[in-house]
Amino acid sequence: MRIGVIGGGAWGTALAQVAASGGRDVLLWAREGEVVEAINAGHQNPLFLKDIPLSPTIRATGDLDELGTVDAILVVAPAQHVRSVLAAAPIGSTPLVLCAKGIEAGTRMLVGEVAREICPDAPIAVLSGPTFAHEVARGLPTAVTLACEDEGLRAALSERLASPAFRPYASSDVVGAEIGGAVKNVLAIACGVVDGAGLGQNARAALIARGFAEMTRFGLARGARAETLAGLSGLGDLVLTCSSTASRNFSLGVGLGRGEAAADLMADRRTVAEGAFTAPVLAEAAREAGVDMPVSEAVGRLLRGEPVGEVIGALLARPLREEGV
Ligand SMILES: NC(=O)C1=CN([C@@H]2O[C@H](COP(=O)(O)OP(=O)(O)OC[C@H]3O[C@@H](n4cnc5c(N)ncnc54)[C@H](O)[C@@H]3O)[C@@H](O)[C@H]2O)C=CC1
Ligand SMILES: O=C(CO)COP(=O)(O)O
Repeated sequence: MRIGVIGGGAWGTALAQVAASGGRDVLLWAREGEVVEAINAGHQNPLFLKDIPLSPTIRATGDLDELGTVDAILVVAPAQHVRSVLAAAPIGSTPLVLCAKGIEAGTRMLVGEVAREICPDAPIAVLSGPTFAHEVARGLPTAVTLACEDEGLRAALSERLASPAFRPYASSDVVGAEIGGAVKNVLAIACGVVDGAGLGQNARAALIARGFAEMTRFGLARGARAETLAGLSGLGDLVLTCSSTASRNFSLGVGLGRGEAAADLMADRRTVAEGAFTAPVLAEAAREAGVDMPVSEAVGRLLRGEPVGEVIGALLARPLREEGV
């Protein structure tokens, strides 16, 4: 199975490295000419994944049409750009493995729904989990959820991507795998706020637990299975990104918690903090589904520029309630 990758950011590059293990050929499409050149000439991606030597069997291209020859494509563009890159690529019936974590603004569609609309003949899988790109690219042990309704394709993709350091766990719950990854980014911003505002570790643990409850409420309302949300792509990724400044979402939250303006924190960023785009659309989708998501709502208010003290005060002043989902 010859693998193509759409997206030469940190995660696309790390996944190309995974797919190239054992010296297999991989074709990576990158939007930036300098990334294409650096990968082909020097086997590195200094823009998005500095100081990590890449496999020489990864070849980069700036021409999406070249992906017409591969057997499966890992789609690793940011969620808000998946629609435009898929529309421009020769997908046909080539299987797509969706690796972006987010919900499309405007349509409120999960990335899988976008892919089905643009590429109706392409089988869909989702790869998601606790996966800092720089660790994966260095070959450190990592486990992911690989979700696909077609059992045969799921097994073939798992086998193709697996190595002792990269363990896909199979699932048929595509929606569940997507929702975990999209919602955890918003909750990671919230945990960063706790850190930046100096609210302590009890508060962070409380946010992870109550955040997981709201992820579960939303997921169940959208047809996800509870065990998927409690697995690698939900709780696993939530724990990772709510605990480390290596998370771009967590780091954005730290700035917000210190009282810095969202616009300043987002200006001139080359890398993506998906939660900032997901938070407003998640709040809309939750209201539409009749699901209460107070932590995600609070993140949306902070991103709109409301003062951090007021937003935290309002969250803590909510009526007491029963625990549970
Ligand atoms: N970095 C990580 O550790 C992980 C990232 N992800 C997810 O992977 C997805 C991609 O993130 P990264 O690779 O980290 O990106 P990145 O932050 O390293 O780089 C930004 C990416 O956005 C692309 N981009 C910017 N404007 C674009 C446009 N108009 N059209 C198409 N592409 C555009 C750039 O070419 C580049 O590939 C995101 O959904 C992210 O949540 C998932 C797991 C781990
Ligand atoms: O999704 C990720 C790890 O699983 C990366 O997290 P950030 O996008 O917050 O850096």
